[in-house]
Order: sequence, then C-alpha cells, then structure tokens
Amino acid sequence: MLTSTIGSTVLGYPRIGPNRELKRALESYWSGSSDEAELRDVARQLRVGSWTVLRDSGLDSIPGNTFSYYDQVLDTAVTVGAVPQRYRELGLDSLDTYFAMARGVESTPPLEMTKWFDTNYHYLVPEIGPDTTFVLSDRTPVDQFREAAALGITTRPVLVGPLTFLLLSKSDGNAPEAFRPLDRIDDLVGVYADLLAELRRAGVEWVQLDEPAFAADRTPAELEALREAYRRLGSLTERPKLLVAGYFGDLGDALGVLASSPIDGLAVDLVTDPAAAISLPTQTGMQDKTLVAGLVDGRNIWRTDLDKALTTATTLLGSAGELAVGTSCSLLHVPYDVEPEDIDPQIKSWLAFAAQKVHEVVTLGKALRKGRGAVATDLDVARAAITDRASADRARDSHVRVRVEALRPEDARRADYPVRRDAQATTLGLPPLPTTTIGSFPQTTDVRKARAQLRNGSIDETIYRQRMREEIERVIRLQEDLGLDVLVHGEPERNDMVQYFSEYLEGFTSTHNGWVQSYGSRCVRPPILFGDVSRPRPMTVDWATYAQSLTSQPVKGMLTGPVTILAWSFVRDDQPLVDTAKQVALAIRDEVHDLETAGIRIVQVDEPALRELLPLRAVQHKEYLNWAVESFRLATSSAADTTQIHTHLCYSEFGDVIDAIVALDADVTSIEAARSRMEVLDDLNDVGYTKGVGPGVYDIHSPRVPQSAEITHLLQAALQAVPAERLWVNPDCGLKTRSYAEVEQALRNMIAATAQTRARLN
Ligand SMILES: CN1c2c(nc(N)[nH]c2=O)NC[C@@H]1CNc1ccc(C(=O)N[C@@H](CCC(=O)N[C@@H](CCC(=O)N[C@@H](CCC(=O)O)C(=O)O)C(=O)O)C(=O)O)cc1
Ligand SMILES: N[C@@H](CCS)C(=O)O
Ligand SMILES: [Zn+2]
Repeated sequence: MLTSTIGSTVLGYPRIGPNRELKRALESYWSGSSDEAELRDVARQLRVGSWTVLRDSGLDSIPGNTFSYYDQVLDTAVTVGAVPQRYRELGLDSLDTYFAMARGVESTPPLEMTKWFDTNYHYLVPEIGPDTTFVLSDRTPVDQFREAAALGITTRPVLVGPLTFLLLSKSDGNAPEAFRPLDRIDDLVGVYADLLAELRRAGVEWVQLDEPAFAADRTPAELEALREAYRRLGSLTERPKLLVAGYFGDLGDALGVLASSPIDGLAVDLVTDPAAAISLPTQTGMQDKTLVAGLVDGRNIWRTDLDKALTTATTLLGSAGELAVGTSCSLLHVPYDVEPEDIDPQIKSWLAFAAQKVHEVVTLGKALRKGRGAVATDLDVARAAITDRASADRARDSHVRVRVEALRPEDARRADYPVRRDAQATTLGLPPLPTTTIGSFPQTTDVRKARAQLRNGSIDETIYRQRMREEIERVIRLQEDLGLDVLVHGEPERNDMVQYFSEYLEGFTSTHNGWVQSYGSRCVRPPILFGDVSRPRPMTVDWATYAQSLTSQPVKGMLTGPVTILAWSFVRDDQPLVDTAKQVALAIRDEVHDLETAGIRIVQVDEPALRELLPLRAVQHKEYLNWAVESFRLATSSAADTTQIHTHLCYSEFGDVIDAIVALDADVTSIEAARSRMEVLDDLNDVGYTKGVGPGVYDIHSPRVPQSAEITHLLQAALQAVPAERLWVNPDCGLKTRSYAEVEQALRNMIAATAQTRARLN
C-alpha cells in the first residue's frame, strides 16, 4: 500500500536549458558537429539540473520524465511502439529514427506538426491505424526515474495520458474512412498497464497522466472511453498511484468521470477554470483522492496573488482526501528565471517565471500545512507587488483609453470590395496570377550575428542598419532576378515577427533570455504586455520605403496582426483580451497609415495565430471570433481603396475559422494549401469568399525543393476552384527558416510553373 501524499508540486518544467543548451546540442548533433554521446551528455546534465533545482526549492513532489529531445507526444508514440513503417525502414538507430519522425530525412518527410491546444508549443501528430502494433518499446520513463533516484531524488514520472494521445493522433494511410485512433484505446491501455507495472517495480510511487484533451468538447463516447480506460488502469494490481492532470480549461463532464474513477489524484486548472473551485466540493469520489489545486498560472508570467490563491484553497479544504497545490499546467510554456533579466525593477517585481512559480507553489503548500504565519514574509512581498501592479500609473494611458472609447463601428469598415478591387487594379497593374512571397527571406547567420553584435555593443546602430540595408538590397535584387511581381523586403531586421513589434510599442517589455520552446530546437522570447499599448513612432516604414526605393515593382509592407501579437506575447491578465486587442489594433492601424503615406501600395497584416487562440470550447467561439475579426478590421480599415490589404494564415485546420477568414475582409488572403492539395479553396468558395487568394503552392516547412511540374499541377487544381483573376501564387509561409540555396531554386520553379500556367490561360 502506498501512502505518500503530493503536498506541493508543478506539473512539468522547461527543458530547453536555462541558456538554450539543448537547442545548441541538438543543432550541433544534426549538423554532424557532435556525436550522440555528446548530445546525451548535455541532456543528462539538463535533467540533473532541473531535478536539483526542484528538490532544493522544497517542492514535495517532483515531476519526472519531463525532458524530451524534441516533443513529449513523439516520445509517447515511440514508447508505445507507434513508429510508422516508413521510418522503421530507414534502418537508422533509435535516436535517428526519432529525429527522422520529427524532422524528416531526404527521402521521407516528418510527421505532421501542429499546435498543442491553444498554446504556441507544437507537437508531432502520431499516425495510428488498425494495424499499429502497440507494444512497450522504450523505457525512458523508467530509466529517468532510476537516473534521478540514483541522485537521491524521487520523481513522479509524467506521461501523456492514453486518451489525449489518441485524440491528438490521426489515422494512418492504411485506415478505412470510418476508423478513429480512439478505436484502439483498449490495446493502448494494455501498453500503459505494462509501463505502469514496470514503473512500480522500479519503485515509482506516483505517476502523472496528462489528459488536457478533456478541456475541449468531447462526445459521450469519448467520455465513456475515458471512464473505461481509467477504470482499467485504476484496477491494476501492480501500479503506482495515478494522478490524472486535466488542464487548459474547464473539464466539463470529464471532471465527474475522473472523480468517480479508481485513480488516486486529480490535478485541476483553477487558473483557466476558477469555477471548478465551486464545483469540486460537490463532486463525489474525491474523498479518497488527492486534489492538486492548480492555483499558480503555468502559462503566463504574472506573480500569483497568493492571498487570493489561499482563499480559493481554503474553500477546497475538506473536498478531497488530500488537498495539494500546484501549477495550472506544465511550466514548459514560461521561461526559466526572471532574476537575471534586466527588466525595469517595478515591472520585474510583478513577474514570476518558472523558478519563481516553483517558489510560489512551495509557499502555498507551507501556508496550507502550517498556516499563513509560517510564510508571512513571502505573503507580504507578494501582496505589495500585486497592490503595486493594480495601481501602477504606467499600466494605464488615458490617451489610449480615450481613443478606444471614441471608436465607432465605421472605423472598422472599408468601402465595398468591388470598388477597392477596381481601384487597386488600376494603380497596381499586376499580371494574372501575380507571384509573391509571404515576407521573410532566410535569416542568415550573418544577419543574426549582426544583431547579436548590436546587442553586445561591438557594432553601433549605424553599422547595423547598413548591414540590414545590404541584406534588403540583396533580397530585392534576387526577387527581381527571379521575376516575382510583388516584392518584399525580406524581414532581416526582425528577430521575430511579434517580438520585433513589441520592442517599438509602449506597454510592452521584453527579455534577454526568456526563451520558451516553440518546437524542437526552435524557441521564442514572448514579449510581456503589461500596460496600455500605443505606437510612439513608425516601426517598419524606413525598411519598407528603402526596399521600395530600389525597385519599380510594388513592395508589400509587412506587419503582424493584433490577434497574433496577443497570442505570442505574455498578455496582461487584468483586463479582457478584447480591450487589449483594440489597443494593439490601433497601433497597427497607425503603421498601416504611415506605410500608405510613404508610398507603399500593398500592406500584408499576418494573422497566423487566428486559429490558435480559438477557445477549446465551442460555446466560446463566437465571442472570440467577433473580437478577433473586429480587431483585424480596425487595424486595416483606414487604408484607402487603392491600398491593397493582404493577410496570411499558415495553419491548415481552418474549419472553425473559415467564416472569420471571409469576415476579415482582406483584399488578398494567402493560406496554407499545398499539403491539402488546394482543398481549402473549395471550403472558401462554400462560405462565399470572393476576393484574392494565394493558396500556398509549396510547403516551406520541408527542405525539399518542389519541382515546377508539381506546382503547375497544383495551380491547375487551384484554377478549378478559383478564377484566374482572383488567384495569387506564393509559398505557404515565410522563408526565414530555410537556406538561400533551397529558396532560390524553389522560387525559380514556382515562377516557371506560373509562366506555364499563364500561357495556358487564354
Ligand atoms: C511562425 N512561427 C512563429 C511562432 N511564434 C513566434 N513568436 N514567432 C514565429 O515566427 N509560432 C508559430 C510559428 C513556428 N514557430 C517558430 C518559432 C521560432 C522560430 C525560430 O526560428 N526561432 C529562432 C529564434 C528567433 C530569434 O529570436 N532570433 C533572434 C536571436 C537569435 C539568436 O539566438 N542569436 C544568438 C546569437 C547569434 C548568432 O551568433 O547566431 C544568441 O543570442 O545566442 C535574432 O534573430 O536576433 C531560433 O533559433 O529558435 C521559428 C518558428
Ligand atoms: N511574414 C511572416 C509570416 C510568418 S507566419 C514571414 O514571412 O515569416
Ligand atoms: Zn506563416
């Protein structure tokens, strides 16, 4: 009989390394500059570092198996033996087979990658079919438990739960139409049972099974599968205690199902779903379980209001066998440590990154166990910071608020599309099937190095700007040489399409080392939006006008839209997102205006995160889509009829947002389509989209260079759905992660395919 409690814990921890050690080790291994032993050594040091920090912080229960070389969903696929045949056939060793699934190899593309719920983290989509042989194939969770144990540290291995794993998977190529990966739940649970037995034999007391898929709408059959799976797992004779973690929102009916299952603990996200604090005490079945109250926000970087958290915890006392405290979700989504950051001291005092959040959880745990007096100093410090933030003048700007108040519906409306279309046709004079790109050209080592040199003071602003201008000129000449119709400046000056803008805007601050994993070795430093947003001066006009001065072809101005700026920032939590979105929209609107005044005739406002912020529950979709669309329109509607507004969306699951894409009212929409073989065009027709559209004709996420015949084929398919007058030709996203060699050839082929298709038009 196991008796241990959980006390205080976090549901997961960052793994890229406090100084992105894993990124560097991975990229060095992939480039052949280091070997497997060196990579494994870095990985081990990172694990040991995290376990030690967590142990020394005083947490009662430490999550294990939170390290991954690329992605935890991919790890799970490998653990349960779900490696598609095409990767097995490559004949690579286990690590390289794993990386082939993650990144592809010359002959074989990678697994599809998509967003992890409504976060900016991406997972690899497992492929499951009726013939997938589930078998326990990898013992990493057991090995890592032993590795920590050898250091005297007891961990609680974290696994993606079996339901969430299958609900995030897709059917493989052999599956009949009616097959769903969840049909295989019984077989998969068998493998989890084997793994749980091995973990128990290794001495594991608690295992955490993550089931965030139940924060989204689920069918009765899926809830039934949840009940049955945990009935089976809970009934095993040889197993550790089971803590099931549901996060990212309201668990709905799954809460009752889990509460009544024979599991030992339930972790609930009280940050995204504070109402659970009211429903939990009424749940039957919790009296013999541990409730981990997720009171510390695992996804945002604000200091926790500890008084409020303790009040919530107090209401939960007695509603479960044990009341433990934790983070709302894994800390994977926040940077490691705010302490070394050179942020304005007042703002810094409002923040908590992973290390600080661990301390908050420990403090809450102590307060619950020993009383508030035991942590009085910590509570005082937190209270002072919360009060300071709530009353800080710098978070409020009366000019911004007056401007938002004065907005009228017509500020977010342009003239009718036919009027704009005719005006733009006259001023732009583009050929049929105009060719363009999505904005970024490769971010070369030289460009990044120049930015690093500017940061460390070894070059000054003048030299930096000169280097960027040289890069812009190179990109313009290349596009002219290729024969593109609408050019871009290539975005060399941007560290990131959101961070760059935040560095110009009032109301934001940014970090030097606040990296968060986005996928694999790729990281972002989400800016911190702490106050009212405004744009004191132009952000892109100099670069765009410089590019335009080099060519007679139109150059597209390039901006990021309000929804994407919010989605990829740490956003203030003291006012509704819609209010913040309007402020950001007005800042972008000012930039659109200035670009137009400076002679830029086409402006693209990217909204790749439109789908990402869509709430997990359908009942909330309408409200979100309304404000998302309105903020885009507010950002773009001051444009003259002659100014062509483009937008760009690059994730393929458009279904739930397709009407919103129409409502954005952009003159031209570029959209991912190559992988779905242009099907999205029919979807757009079905919802009455009648404006310009640029379905991506090749996938920039792969190093593979498309042949012109393939592109011609796709263009022919596109012309079945869209008349030539409305069709644009472009890749499916920006080119920043590719090399010039790939980009040049791919674009050459795209232009050749366009020429061929144009020749057949008459
Ligand atoms: C389009 N996507 C984006 C998302 N989110 C964003 N915030 N931005 C996006 O573009 N989400 C969805 C998709 C896919 N996600 C990503 C995320 C990240 C990358 C990527 O390529 N990241 C780069 C880092 C980009 C950056 O901030 N660059 C800075 C700093 C560069 C750097 O590390 N410099 C070195 C020194 C320079 C040198 O010597 O080379 C250093 O500081 O140590 C910059 O350019 O200044 C990454 O490398 O991870 C892509 C898609
Ligand atoms: N303009 C951006 C959009 C990426 S989604 C780029 O080209 O990188
Ligand atoms: Zn894109």
